[in-house]
This record gives sequence, structure tokens and C-alpha cells, in this order.
Amino acid sequence: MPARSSFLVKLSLWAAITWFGCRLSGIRLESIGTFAIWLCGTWVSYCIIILGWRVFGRQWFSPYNDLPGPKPLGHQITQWVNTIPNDGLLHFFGFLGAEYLITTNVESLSDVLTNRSYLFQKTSGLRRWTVRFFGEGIVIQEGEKHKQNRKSFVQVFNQRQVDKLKPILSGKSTQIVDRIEERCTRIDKNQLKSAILNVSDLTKAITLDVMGIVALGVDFNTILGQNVEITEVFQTLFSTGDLKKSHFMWHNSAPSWLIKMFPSKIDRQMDDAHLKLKINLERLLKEKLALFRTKDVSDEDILTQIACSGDFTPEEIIPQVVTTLAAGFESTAGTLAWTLYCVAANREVQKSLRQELRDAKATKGQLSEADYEKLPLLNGICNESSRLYPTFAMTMRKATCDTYITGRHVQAGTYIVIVPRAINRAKHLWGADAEEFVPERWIDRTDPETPKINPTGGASSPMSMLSFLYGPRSCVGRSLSLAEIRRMTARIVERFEMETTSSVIPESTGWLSSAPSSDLQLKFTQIDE
Ligand code: HEM
Repeated sequence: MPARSSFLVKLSLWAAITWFGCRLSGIRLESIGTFAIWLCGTWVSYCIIILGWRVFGRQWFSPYNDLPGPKPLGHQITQWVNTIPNDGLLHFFGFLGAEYLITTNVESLSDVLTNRSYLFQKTSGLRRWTVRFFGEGIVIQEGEKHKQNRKSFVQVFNQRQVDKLKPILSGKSTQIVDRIEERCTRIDKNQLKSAILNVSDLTKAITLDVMGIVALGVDFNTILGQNVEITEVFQTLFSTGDLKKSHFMWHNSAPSWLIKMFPSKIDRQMDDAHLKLKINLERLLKEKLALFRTKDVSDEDILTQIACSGDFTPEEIIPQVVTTLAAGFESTAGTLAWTLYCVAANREVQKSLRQELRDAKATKGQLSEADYEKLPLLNGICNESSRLYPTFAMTMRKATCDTYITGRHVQAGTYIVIVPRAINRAKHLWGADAEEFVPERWIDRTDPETPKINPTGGASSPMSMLSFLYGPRSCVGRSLSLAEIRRMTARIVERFEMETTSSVIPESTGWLSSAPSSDLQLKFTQIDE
């Protein structure tokens, strides 16, 4: 519907509701003028309520909203976890007395994420919103259905499959480096070429290409400036900026008939983007199945594997792929952007990483795919940046029946708030420097001659690092995304000196997944070999 006619429909509805409201409450509308005053009055009241909600209400009513203003998701809860004494659970009341429990230690997390994980389900609001815009995929499935589908997904993302993809990821890392080099046109006083570039644009383009190859077997080459329209589709559908937060809140709280009656601009944009993606995926799927029948097909992409596994009905395949793209795109692009920022902001660490890469190459001339997984500092940097800046900063569950967490009774309907940002920065789990960037914590130097990777970063439990969550609902794409982030970071650091362009520490933006703000820029200067 064109914008103007949709406005007129809304205005007429508003007028009708006001008129009926006045009639029902016995208010006499003596002239058009009185009616117009009432119409304006109700509109102003509506605006005041919405404004009040935006400024004050969001903070009180839902943990998703945290503090007002440009604070990252999970910021306030991180402060609570680090300052309020507790025994593993923090309790608070939300809108209309809804009960919320925040899990703050390994014991309470174990109960929610592993011991009784299927009793704590994702919220119906998230499920409704996800199904509407992405379709029904593993990310929001529960119980037996989830268990069954998870087996297929673990198979699709197993180590052998990820190993097969590593040379492709390395090829893509060459492309991102070449792309940055092309754009280094400024000559500085040392006669070195440099450029100031938007980091999110780069990491989103390269991750979109990787996701295209991994999920669909198609290289969109957006890093080379091709297929711009697919970038728009991904951006519209999967990016989770602050506007999407209000969008989600609206879908979460309003009844379906009201949502249908007042479709928003974002609804229409997301529906259009979803439709475009679906049409393309259906066409691809047809081609792949035809190829599969002739056996002339590689089994590397997710679409082919899911389609040919026999575990999913034809209607289930596309939604599963769309939700996987949703889970992997912003999260990987955001984590890569954070990693590049952390390296740029810590020049000494950057220098040491460059040295580590040079030393590793010195003996063989070139790094093997296996080397990327073994280099202690490279791994330390990637783990540390995703610890400090988990792109899924917060997730929620709801108790489906009366149960208990660490021996405490939990009533059915209680919301359980799991906050990776707060756990990853908790001082009782990581020590006094929990909020600082310390890649060293991931290195075991028991033998100073041969430093090794410390898989838990010195924390007493792997559950202290929740960026990929833990247990039967943890991220299936973890090794794939880390393999991408390691290769991109290593190749960029080998070829460029990175610097921040501002002393202000960027904060996470976004709601479902959080990335550095979309205008974060870094300076890349070519290294004089
Ligand atoms: C650095 C990048 C990534 C991060 C930080 C990340 C993080 C997470 C987290 C925290 C969850 C659990 C969400 C919840 O239950 O509330 C999750 C689930 C999931 N992730 Fe990732 N993810 C990343 C990359 C990927 C990639 C590249 C893929 C696939 C291509 C992927 C696929 C999935 C899927 C399918 C699930 C649902 C698993 C289930 O419910 O059983 N993720 N991810």
C-alpha cells in the first residue's frame, strides 16, 4: 500500500476509534471542531505514552531493554552481576509482575543450559517474530523436534566439513586483503599507502560471501562489489539495529490482529526481503536437487546437505537455511569487526601477533590450514575479543513447568535471563581484570619454549565463556566462524598496520545481536616488507 493511503487508513481508524470511544463514554461531540479537538487530544496522549515508554518505561519493563541511551545490551546486568552479592540467581519483577531470574554462576547456568535445558524454552514472542520473518528453523524449535534436527545440524557442521571449508576461507581472506589494498590510496610521510575504512562494511561483505558459499554453495563476491542487491536483502532481513528492537517489542506485545491491521515499514521491508531470498533459495534448491540426482554434486553446502539428508520435508528445508543464515551472518560479521577493533586498539598485541605469524612462516614459507588453529596469540586474540564483545549479549528462556535451579523452586512461567556479556565479564569467574582485553589469559606458558592454547582462558569452567552459549542449544557454527575470524585477522595483520581513528571506545549497538556501531572506522596502512 502506498505510504499516503496507509496513513489515511490509519487516520480513519483513529478517528473511528475516537468517535466510538466518545460515544461509549457518553461524551457529546457537538461539532466537527469538538471532534477534531478530541482527535488531536487522543493523538497527543498516544505520543506522550509512546515517548514515556521509550525514555523511561523500557528500562523498567524488560531486561531486553536495559538502560536507556546508547548503552550496549546487557550492560546494566553486567554491573549487577559484578556488584550485587548473590548465590547464582538474581531475581526481579518486570511488567505486570512477571518474574525474572538472572543466572550468574556456573551452577545455575548448568541447570538451565544442560541439566534441564529442554524445560526452559525460548519465549513465544521470539518464536512468533522469527517464524514470521525467517520461517521455522532449528534456532526456535524445542523438545524432541529440536533434538532430532540438532543431530542433522551437528553432522552438517562437523569438524570434517569445517576442515573442507578452510581453504575457501583462506581464499576469501586473500580477497579482503586485496580489497583493502586497492583502497589504500593515501600516501603518508613515510611513503606508505593507507586508507580509513568502515569496518562493518568490510566484515559484512566478506561474511556474506562466506555464508553464501557455506550455506548455498554460491560465492556472491560482494567483497568485489558484485551482487549488491543480495547485500541489501541480508541487511534488511538479518541486521538487528535499534529500530528492529522497537519492531520486535511491538510484535512481542501487540496482538496479531493489531499487527496485521497496522503493518509497519519494517514489516513490509522484511517481508519483501524474505520473499526475495525464498524465491532465490527455491530456485537454487531445484538446481541442486537436479544435480544431486545425476550424482554430479559436491556435498559441501548446507542447503544441499540438508536437502539430501532425508531428515527434512521439502517445506522445512528453506526455513532451516534462512534461520541458519540469520544466526550466522550478523554474529560472525560483528565478532570479526570487534576483533579487528581490539587489534587496532592494542598496538603492542598487534605487533606481537605479526611476529608470531612471521615466526610461524619463517620455517615453512607459508602457513598451513592447521597452523591457524594452533597459533596461541592468534587464538588468544580471537577468543578474547569474542569474550569481551559477545554478539549475542543476552538470551531469554521461560520455564515451561514448575522446576528448580540450584535447588531453588522456580515457578512455571518464570523468565530466565542468560547474559553472555555479564558472564564473560564477571569478576568472580575471570578475576579483577575481567573487563580488560588480555589475550594472554588464553595462552598456557607452563613450558615457556612452547606456549600452547589454554582452552578455558584460565577460567575454572568452559561455561564462563558464553559467547556461543553452552549445552544442547549452543552454537553449531562455532568452529566455522572462529576459523573465518582467525584467517581474516591473521591475513590483515600480516599486510596492514591497523589504528583506531578515535580515542572513544565504540560500544555495541543492535538488539538481538550486537556489533560495533556501523560507522566504526579504522586506519589501514600497508606494511613496508
Ligand atoms: C562469531 C559468530 C557466532 C556467534 C557469536 C554465535 C553465537 C550463537 C549463540 C549464542 C547461539 C545460541 C542462541 C540462543 O539459544 O539463544 C547460537 C545458536 C546457533 N548458531 Fe551461532 N553464532 C555464531 C556463528 C554462527 C554461524 C557461522 C552459524 C552457521 C552458519 C551459526 C548457526 C547457529 C545455529 C543453527 C544456532 C541454533 C542452535 C540450536 O538452537 O541448537 N552460528 N549461536
